[in-house]
Amino acid sequence: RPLADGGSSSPPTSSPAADNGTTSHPNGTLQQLPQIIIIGVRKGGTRALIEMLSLHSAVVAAQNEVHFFDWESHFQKGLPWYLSQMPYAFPEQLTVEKTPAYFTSAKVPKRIYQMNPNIKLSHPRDCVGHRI
Ligand SMILES: Nc1ncnc2c1ncn2[C@@H]1O[C@H](COP(=O)(O)OS(=O)(=O)O)[C@@H](OP(=O)(O)O)[C@H]1O
Repeated sequence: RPLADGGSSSPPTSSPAADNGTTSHPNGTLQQLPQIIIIGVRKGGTRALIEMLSLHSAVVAAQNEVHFFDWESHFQKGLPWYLSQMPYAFPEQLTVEKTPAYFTSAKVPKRIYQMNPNIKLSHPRDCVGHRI
């Protein structure tokens, strides 16, 4: 999995934990960088989406919004920190996180692309009507 390769959009990578994008646990589970990110939009039903996805046995979801790519204080901690925020999963499972604020930050697309240009992004298309 490609990782950030330097430049102002790249976080520091001081720990070896993110060298292959995973860190393992003795029971066979491991923390993986997400293969899927729900990027927005706020009040678009993103919590409902991630909770429905996590009902599937092939999916493990981060419990909290990580705000890695949009908050400088988090991004500067680097990919090892981002990885540490991910849930433990079996290798065949997919890891997903949701931070709807990613959709409104101009820095985010390049940063996500540098981490993994093949990542799947999810964006609930039809915002629920109760806010209109
Ligand atoms: N299917 C469906 N139909 C109508 N409304 C729905 C649906 N799913 C989620 N919701 C409402 O969406 C609001 C939460 O959206 P998000 O999870 O994206 O919120 S957040 O941006 O992460 O804060 C939240 O609304 P509020 O309670 O008014 O905030 C949910 O009640």
